[in-house]
Amino acid sequence: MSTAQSLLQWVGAALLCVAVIVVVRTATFPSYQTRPPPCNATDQDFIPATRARLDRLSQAVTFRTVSYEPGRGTPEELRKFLAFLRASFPALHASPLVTREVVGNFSLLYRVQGSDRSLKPALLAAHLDVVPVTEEPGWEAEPFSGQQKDGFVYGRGTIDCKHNVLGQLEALEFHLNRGHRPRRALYLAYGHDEEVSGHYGARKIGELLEERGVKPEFILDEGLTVTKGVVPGVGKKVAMVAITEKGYVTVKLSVRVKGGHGSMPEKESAIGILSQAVTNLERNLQPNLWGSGPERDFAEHLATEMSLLPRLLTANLWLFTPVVRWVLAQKPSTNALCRTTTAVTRFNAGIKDNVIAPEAVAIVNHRVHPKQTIQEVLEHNLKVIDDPRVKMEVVESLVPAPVSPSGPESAAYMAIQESIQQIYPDSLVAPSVLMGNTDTRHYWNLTSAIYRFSPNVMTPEDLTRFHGVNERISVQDYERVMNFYFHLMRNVDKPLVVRRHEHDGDL
Ligand SMILES: CCCCCCCC/C=C\CCCCCCCC(=O)N[C@@H](CC(N)=O)C(=O)O
Ligand SMILES: [Zn+2]
Ligand SMILES: [Zn+2]
Repeated sequence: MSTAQSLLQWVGAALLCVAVIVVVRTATFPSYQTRPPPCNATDQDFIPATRARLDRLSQAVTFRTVSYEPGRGTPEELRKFLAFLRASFPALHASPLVTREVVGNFSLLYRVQGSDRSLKPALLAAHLDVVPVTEEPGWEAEPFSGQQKDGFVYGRGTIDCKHNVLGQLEALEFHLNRGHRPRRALYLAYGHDEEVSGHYGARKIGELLEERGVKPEFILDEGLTVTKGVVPGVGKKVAMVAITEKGYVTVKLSVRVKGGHGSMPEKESAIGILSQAVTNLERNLQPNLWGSGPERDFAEHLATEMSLLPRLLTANLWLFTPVVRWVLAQKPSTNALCRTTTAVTRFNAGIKDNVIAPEAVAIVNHRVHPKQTIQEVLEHNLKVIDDPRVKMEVVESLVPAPVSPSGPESAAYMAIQESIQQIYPDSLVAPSVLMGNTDTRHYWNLTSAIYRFSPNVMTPEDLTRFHGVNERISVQDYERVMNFYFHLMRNVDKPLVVRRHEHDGDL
């Protein structure tokens, strides 16, 4: 036998081995999906989306509680919104069990007293402010009308996240009206400037709770949602519970040149030099790190539920990680899980048509992958810009959030998962990474169990409604939101026990 023939035989044998491993792993990959526990709720335990409840959500949208910049919001609208909330939930506000505090002038902190002091409190969070409405045309209803149309409530805040504020308050009001006396204390924390980083709202709430020595069992804030048709290869609904958040670093790039008369330009302008730098950043993205951080768990939790090809890839990440990386990088929503993203959000230069701009400035907003450091992000930028005329300064930064426990070893995570499955019995639940930030950044010192999840459904078509045009929620979803919080309040109103992994007892 020639050397070439024997080499060929070896290669063939190796390929066969790999194929066998791939097939065996695909067939035997463990399922992480648990069946929803039976829900003992009766008809009387259901909060229907009545006209009054829908109207309250609609009215909430009419308050233009817009945050523009840190410290620059809409105080009068916030004041009116706070008064509206107080008037809309009379049982809760009159209850001797509930205390209400206004923190940082406009943020709200409610505490519902629990009868069992041995139980650590739960904390549900959301925010009162919204992002501005851009000039973009295409709204099918006026953005601050709260108009109800074709089974939807339209307007800013309907999915980010007045639905969570109102949904939580409706659930608590319903609970108290039925004479419920909670065992576990419950906090509701509503910041008023989350959309601009929560420096005057959630930060103050976090400091206050820390001062008071409050150590919640868990915190649940807005976050990822139930998705339909968003996760590649999975047909069922997927509820994505974020167990961490990407970090961020915002950098300012600037170029200074000599100004002068537009009729006698130098070879290169500040605008041209900066444009090149920005183009270099967009053409040479930060490295694709998919699979090296907590986003890998997300895929592995869903592997057994995927159609054949994605299942085969996900069950064999030891071999196919590069393929999965390439596939996920193709769409903005999945690319966000792959890497530190690079968004050029501002570009300013020039003052007059015939004056050479002496300075050009760009702002670049990076969302940092959990496995990358801010230093590494900056080094990458400097390397690809490769031009000493471009000055780079860090405007603001935040490291990726600590990763909260998930799975059967975390009782709080399981209580959230069970509540999701009671409302969405046909859904899969998986831990994930939030690509944006929430007010929980100010709560890191309070507990290590921080989750981010909003209980409404998003389809691929809905993704651009978030901070975009035609933000809306369906009546059915809003009903699910209220009932999710109601179920969660019931499910956590007892000692939470860690369930040992099923196989542990086999030993
Ligand atoms: C495998 C597919 C993954 C795609 C999942 C898409 C699911 C979409 C669901 C919700 C979108 C969530 C977007 C995150 C927003 C976080 C909140 C936010 O906007 N925060 C601001 C302000 C701040 N606090 O810093 C932000 O700029 O991050
Ligand atoms: Zn939000
Ligand atoms: Zn937002």
